[in-house]
Amino acid sequence: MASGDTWRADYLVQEDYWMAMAALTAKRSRDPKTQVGALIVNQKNDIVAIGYNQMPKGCDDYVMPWKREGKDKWDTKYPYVCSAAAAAIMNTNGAVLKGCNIYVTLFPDNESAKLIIQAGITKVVYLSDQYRDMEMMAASKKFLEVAGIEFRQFQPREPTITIDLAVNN
Ligand SMILES: O=c1[nH]c(=O)n([C@H]2C[C@H](O)[C@@H](COP(=O)(O)O)O2)cc1CO
Repeated sequence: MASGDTWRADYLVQEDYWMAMAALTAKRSRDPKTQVGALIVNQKNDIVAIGYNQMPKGCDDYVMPWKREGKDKWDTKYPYVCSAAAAAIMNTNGAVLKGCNIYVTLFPDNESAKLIIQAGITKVVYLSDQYRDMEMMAASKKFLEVAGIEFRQFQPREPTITIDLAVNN
């Protein structure tokens, strides 16, 4: 076979593509510290939802606090921000999430894990686990285990492809 007739080997494999899409989506976030992206695929490998950490729709991001610390917790971003997983789960255009997989650039916290479980998502693939030492992450892992949800850290295909998955964390 002439070399031009064969398919190229260095194409972006499916899982690398999904995580790269999640990482790209993270770049939409206005969070000054940590941008997170999430992408949900169904059992047919169709992308059904994407999301990034953002203030709830219709709330003016510019007037909401994006601070990590303030005079009290209500003066920070934490009570208001929607996690990337939450944004994706609420952004399905009616797709059914039961049996879907979610690709997230940061391991989901306990609040995100609740939604993942309730949505019927069955697998979580995450890129970074940078907050692994926080109690809420232990709670989240426990939750996912009890609910029988598979979770694992993303491994890009080696060695042919390197994708710039750097997120601004
Ligand atoms: O699972 C998550 N998903 C998610 O979208 N986030 C968002 C909420 C905040 O906007 C940001 C975390 O901010 P910080 O790194 O400054 O604590 O990431 C945070 C977590 C916690 O892991």
